[in-house]
Amino acid sequence: MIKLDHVFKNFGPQKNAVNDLSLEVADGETLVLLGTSGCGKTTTLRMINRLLEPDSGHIYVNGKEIRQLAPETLRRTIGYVLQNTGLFPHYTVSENIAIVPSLLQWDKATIQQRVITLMDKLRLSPAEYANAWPQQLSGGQQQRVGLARALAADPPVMLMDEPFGALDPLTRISVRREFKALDELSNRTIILVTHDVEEAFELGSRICLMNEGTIQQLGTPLELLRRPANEFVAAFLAPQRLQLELKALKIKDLWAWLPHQHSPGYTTTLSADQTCWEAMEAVISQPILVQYAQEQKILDSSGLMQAIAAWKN
Ligand SMILES: Nc1ncnc2c1ncn2[C@@H]1O[C@H](COP(=O)(O)OP(=O)(O)OP(=O)(O)O)[C@@H](O)[C@H]1O
Repeated sequence: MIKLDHVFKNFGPQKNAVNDLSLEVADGETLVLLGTSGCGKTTTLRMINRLLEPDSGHIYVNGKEIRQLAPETLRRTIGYVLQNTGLFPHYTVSENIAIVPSLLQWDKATIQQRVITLMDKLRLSPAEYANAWPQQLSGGQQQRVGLARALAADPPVMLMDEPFGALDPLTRISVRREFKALDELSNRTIILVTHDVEEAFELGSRICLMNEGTIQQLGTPLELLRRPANEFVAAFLAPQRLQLELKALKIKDLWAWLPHQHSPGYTTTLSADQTCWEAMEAVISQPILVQYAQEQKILDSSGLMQAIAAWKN
């Protein structure tokens, strides 16, 4: 779906901002570009949208070399979300969300329906907020409007540059959870930029860890933790290693080590695709039943801890 082939970008005589970058993002995948400030994440994203042109190399979206497409044609297939939302202050919330469908000349009733659907899905009551101005909304709400605007014309590709970066830590966690659960995002191809390691581990199907314009490692969260490609990767993840492991590890990865206990009266509240972190949060209040393949097991905190310890060995 998205492919970068030996891409270089240089802003001056010094080192390259993006230095021989090659990667592929599969349909429906969320790839996170992670790395320290100035490592070339935003430059990479902007080149995919043709806000910047590479010095050399090729970029393909949906099998087409993007230089062969007019920027406007390309951008119709790409939703772009920015840290500071970029909402137009003199447009109401519904007008902001409707911008791209209006440019595409959808009929008015379809646009209105799409705006209402998205506001509902993003927990923004249309009755309360459709005619509000962006500055009357909280940071988290503005971020949701920015997301709704990017999703409005149903683009197959989403580029997201630090989408939660302007939010306070608590709002950030809750908006991130909503983001993860949002069906509107589940089948889209997403490239998300962040410098927040936890965020990368929560949201990425795969993570591309960059430093000084080059890829240090590209792999699943667990691959980066279990088989770091070099010292840089190991050192980058070291401070939060345990927490990251719990966020990368799914209940199904631990299945073989979870004790067999079963008793009637429990209802399934977690899926085996959820993370150990989510399981730990859930079992604090009571044991829970989890189904995986044809089997059911009851998870409690001690069984979970033992399984994690066994997996680590
Ligand atoms: N328009 C520009 N002109 C000159 N240099 C630039 C420009 N844009 C980016 N750079 C430089 O290119 C390098 C990569 O910048 P980029 O914004 O892609 O990094 P980043 O990883 O997104 O960083 P951050 O997380 O701080 O946003 C940096 O050294 C930056 O100073």
